[in-house]
Amino acid sequence: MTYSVKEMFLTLQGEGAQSGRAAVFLRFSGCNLWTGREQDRETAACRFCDTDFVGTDGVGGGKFKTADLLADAVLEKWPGGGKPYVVCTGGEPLLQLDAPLIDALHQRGFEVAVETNGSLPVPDSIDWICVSPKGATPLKQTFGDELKLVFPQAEPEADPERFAGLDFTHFYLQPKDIPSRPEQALEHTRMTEKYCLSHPRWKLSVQTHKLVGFP
Ligand SMILES: C[S@@+](CC[C@H](N)C(=O)[O-])C[C@H]1O[C@@H](n2cnc3c(N)ncnc32)[C@H](O)[C@@H]1O
Ligand SMILES: Nc1nc2[nH]cc(C(=O)O)c2c(=O)[nH]1
Ligand code: SF4
Ligand SMILES: [Mg+2]
Repeated sequence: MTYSVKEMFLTLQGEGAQSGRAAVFLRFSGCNLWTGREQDRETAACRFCDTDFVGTDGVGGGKFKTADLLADAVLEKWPGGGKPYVVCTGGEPLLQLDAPLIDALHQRGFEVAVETNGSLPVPDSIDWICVSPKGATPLKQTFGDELKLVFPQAEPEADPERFAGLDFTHFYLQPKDIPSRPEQALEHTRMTEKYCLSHPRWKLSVQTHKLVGFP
């Protein structure tokens, strides 16, 4: 199958339990909860996305005809040493990330992580599962390593307590960023702090890459 990749770059994981770890970010094009076009945002199932995942025109982006070709391109971004780590994101990576690509990344020594909205099941061979449920969208992936909920969300279905009993190792709340409204984003961080203080199962996930200015 041909994989459509928006961009690919080496950076530090900025969010959640693996925060601070060097990783190749493999950002797939396209999402099942938003077209990525601003004119569709208000009617989308997911309306607060902070990411451009449209097309294949980013740094390291393009169309890759086979799993081996894409895995070779990911390996080229790894500096050498340590345990090679790739974070598959998007867009919604599970529209494209399949067992042959995971196998090809494993063959090159990678530990493979996914950032998913949880609306599609994760292939068994993935090493690290981060699920970030969205509004009223039904959750198909109910176990994993971390559940990282953007907070607050408008829909009652996205109340943190609806997820607190699921089979995850870590439970994070990540303040909803609104790049055009920094004072509102700060208010979301305050609300998240307050929620974590009164519901200690939940930990705060700060998007550290945005603070420090790396991709
Ligand atoms: C851009 S998404 C791509 C992966 C997948 N589609 C998902 O939603 O999990 C990567 C992460 O960024 C989070 N995210 C997206 N927009 C955000 C925002 N405005 N503020 C905070 N986190 C956000 C998502 O919830 C997810 O955990
Ligand atoms: N540094 C960094 N960490 C991240 N963690 C999740 C990201 C994403 O967009 O999926 C992301 C990202 O875009 N950059
Ligand atoms: S599901 Fe993920 S990629 Fe899709 S619009 Fe929402 S945050 Fe963005
Ligand atoms: Mg991001």
